[in-house]
Amino acid sequence: MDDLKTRGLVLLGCGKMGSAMLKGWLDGGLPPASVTVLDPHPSDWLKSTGVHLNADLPENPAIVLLAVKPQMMGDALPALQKLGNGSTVFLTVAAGITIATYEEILGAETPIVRAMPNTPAAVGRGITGIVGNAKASKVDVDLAESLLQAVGLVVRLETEAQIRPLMAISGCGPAYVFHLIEVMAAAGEKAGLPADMALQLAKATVAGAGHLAEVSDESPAQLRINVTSPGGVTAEALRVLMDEENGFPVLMERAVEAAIERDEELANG
Ligand SMILES: NC(=O)C1=CN([C@@H]2O[C@H](COP(=O)(O)OP(=O)(O)OC[C@H]3O[C@@H](n4cnc5c(N)ncnc54)[C@H](OP(=O)(O)O)[C@@H]3O)[C@@H](O)[C@H]2O)C=CC1
Ligand SMILES: O=C(O)[C@@H]1CCC=N1
Repeated sequence: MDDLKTRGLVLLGCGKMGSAMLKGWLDGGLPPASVTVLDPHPSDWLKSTGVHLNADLPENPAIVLLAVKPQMMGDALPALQKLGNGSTVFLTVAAGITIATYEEILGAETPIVRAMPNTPAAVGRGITGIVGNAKASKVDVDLAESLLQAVGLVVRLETEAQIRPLMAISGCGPAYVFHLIEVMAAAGEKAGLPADMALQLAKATVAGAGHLAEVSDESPAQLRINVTSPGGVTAEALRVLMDEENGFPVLMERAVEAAIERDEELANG
């Protein structure tokens, strides 16, 4: 991390994901003076951080983090080509774009780490999958890992192909959970609760159940059974949600398949 402070970090694209991670690192003590951000429309928050904004690039940054949309990568990357084939590690969080594509643009000698984080990184509770290319040394991948560990957990993938299903679960997953909160609150309101109370109940229930699932020795299946009193009310709700034709399992499988299909499209340009 000292190397990072001295040589600097360049962040290309500071939208939802880039700012979630940057916030975690600045909160964790990374000096703003070590960070250069390139983004055409910097937010007020970004302007307030004290990082170098749309300034000249450092000579030999330790890390360049690529956090623009996959569709923008072709336009954005050439500005960084001069840092390719050197000791700068390119860490990318973009969905779809393969390591081979980065190697084509930046040079085959460029150390590249492909990562798939998620937005709970903004509160230090993210989870990120990472995989390096042949040029990424153990030190390079360790550096990327320690940077990402500052905003949550990190899992190392065995193959690049694993990043696609990981993306569809943990990368997109926060959106599935936020939607669950939305629909639980809406159903509570429809059933007679005031809207703000229904939302409070839904948020606290998802957060509490998530925490319990994480810290408990019991499996999620057992924790579900613990709620389901025989002949009680949860059993009736679960009969609907666990329906083999229309319930959560089928819906989740279809949602994950749809995310994977879109990732394939993005990969093929
Ligand atoms: N959001 C998420 O939960 C996750 C996102 N990702 C990945 O993170 C990446 C960013 O996604 P997300 O943060 O949601 O998208 P956003 O659109 O919020 O962020 C992208 C940022 O890049 C800026 N930008 C556009 N063109 C350039 C350029 N040429 N140079 C520098 N910056 C530019 C955009 O500015 P402007 O808006 O003004 O165009 C915007 O601020 C994507 O590749 C996505 O696949 C990965 C995991 C999770
Ligand atoms: O929706 C997207 O494309 C990005 C990648 C994973 C989560 N958000």
